[in-house]
Amino acid sequence: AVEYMKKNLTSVHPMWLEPLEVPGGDRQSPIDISVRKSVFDPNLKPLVAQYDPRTCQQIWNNGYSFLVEYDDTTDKSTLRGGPLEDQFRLCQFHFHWGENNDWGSEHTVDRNLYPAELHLVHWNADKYALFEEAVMEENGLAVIGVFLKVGKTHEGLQKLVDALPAGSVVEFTKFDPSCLLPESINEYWTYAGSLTTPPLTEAVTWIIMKQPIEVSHNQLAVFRSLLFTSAEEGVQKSMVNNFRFQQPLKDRTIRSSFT
Ligand SMILES: Cc1cc(C)cc(S(N)(=O)=O)c1
Ligand SMILES: [Zn+2]
Repeated sequence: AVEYMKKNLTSVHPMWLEPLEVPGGDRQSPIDISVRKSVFDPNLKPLVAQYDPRTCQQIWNNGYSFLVEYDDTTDKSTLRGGPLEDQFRLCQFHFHWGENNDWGSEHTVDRNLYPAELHLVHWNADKYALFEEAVMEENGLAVIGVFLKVGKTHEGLQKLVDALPAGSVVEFTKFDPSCLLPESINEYWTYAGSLTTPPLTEAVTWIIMKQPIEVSHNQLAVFRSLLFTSAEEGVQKSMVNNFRFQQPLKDRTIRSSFT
């Protein structure tokens, strides 16, 4: 089946051309997480995510995903612990998905694809004053990746689904993103990587949750009803396959917080 998907995937054109040069190039994301190649690190601490729903501000379509943005001018919604030395502030979350349930995630686990992947983006507020600074620094960002699989309806996600399609900026408040985390947030893989969309800067400590969350087929179908281009710009293309192809691991080690 994977061969079938790979063949099929070659017919899927990424929504932006892979630049010939990427910054650095030896720690690009996403990657395949080979479970047997990952190394258990007993020194990894528990992850502490403390999110205040009052910092949720708006939802909008940035052309290749929809982002839910948070007020990151204070330390109200933070992430620390796990592989992180500093305290990071939540600034936004978004998703990547496919045109069907066979693919859509950016990371894979032993080459297994999920239909979608959530990214919760945080920046290092101990070291930098603004996200825009942190995004250029190698310890600047921490992104939690959560796989989505098709199953029962996700009650928490429904509030977000009902707010779509967010054309331009739509007010969206009091959403607690911890409802999108799996029960066991202390079973994760972590590695040094990059943004998976331009500017592809190698600033990200990735924390990929082992346990996926379940969402319904219909909830994913709403993601696929979104549009890449806003209607007035001519042809309407449905927003699907907004994921980057896997990048070489090079000489990186993937650590796991669990055996
Ligand atoms: C649009 C976007 C912005 C940011 C900061 C990070 C990402 S990703 N996919 O690397 O998590 C995407
Ligand atoms: Zn992303």
